[in-house]
Amino acid sequence: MSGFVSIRNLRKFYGDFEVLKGIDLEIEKGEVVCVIGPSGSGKSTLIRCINRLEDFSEDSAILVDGIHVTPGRSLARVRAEVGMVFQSFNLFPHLTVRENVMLAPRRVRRTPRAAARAQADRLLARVGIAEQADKYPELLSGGQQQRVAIARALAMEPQVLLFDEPTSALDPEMVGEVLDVMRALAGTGVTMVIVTHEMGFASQVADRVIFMDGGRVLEVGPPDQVLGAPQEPRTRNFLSAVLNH
Ligand SMILES: Nc1ncnc2c1ncn2[C@@H]1O[C@H](COP(=O)(O)OP(=O)(O)OP(=O)(O)O)[C@@H](O)[C@H]1O
Repeated sequence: MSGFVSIRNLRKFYGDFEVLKGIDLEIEKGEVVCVIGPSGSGKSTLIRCINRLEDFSEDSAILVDGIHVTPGRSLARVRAEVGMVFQSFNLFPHLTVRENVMLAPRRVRRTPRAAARAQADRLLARVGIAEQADKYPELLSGGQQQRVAIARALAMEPQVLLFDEPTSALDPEMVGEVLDVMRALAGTGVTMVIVTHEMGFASQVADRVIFMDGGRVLEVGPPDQVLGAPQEPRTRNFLSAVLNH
């Protein structure tokens, strides 16, 4: 059976270096999947392929909601359904917080200004920063900026949200507030694929955890299986290294 996000024989090269070595993965609608693994294992590259921020081999296929993620017209349809949150927030510095959230609905959807503004304010309230709406991003803390980035992604009402190490650039005291917002999103129907080093979060929130190593998926299953009783020696080594860190 094919999932809402269907990844088939995903291969990618940087020059001669094969960074993804044939990944097969089916992700169900509304599922929360956490991707873990050592640095350089290909986690970010995998999720960046899902909305084709990265090209991949011609013999590979990714489908989102039945739409092939290929260059051309279908890519715009896919990108309208897939939101992304980056490690480094990537907010537009010359726009206020509210304008950041309004931008895509205004430009892509042609949402009338008043409606886009009302939606932005609703989303900013949902991520707990309604009072920051008129500020510019540089005046916000990292945790607040990342919550704006999540609100901005939600403004397009995505079916799928990709998170690329969303808390890795944050000071430790701000990690919790961002994870809380993500925790509240899980189970609301949006499909979430999260590259993370936060094992506690993954074990609480993920429906499935994927362990990647060397461009392959070595282990996949519910958190109590992959994190609690890993089968592969490399998964065990990785977990003991990060948990004893
Ligand atoms: N643009 C690029 N050109 C060449 N090699 C790249 C490029 N981007 C990534 N790589 C290499 O591909 C491999 C996988 O990178 P990727 O960022 O997907 O790993 P990752 O598992 O997300 O690692 P991390 O946890 O450190 O972010 C790494 O060896 C990296 O050096």
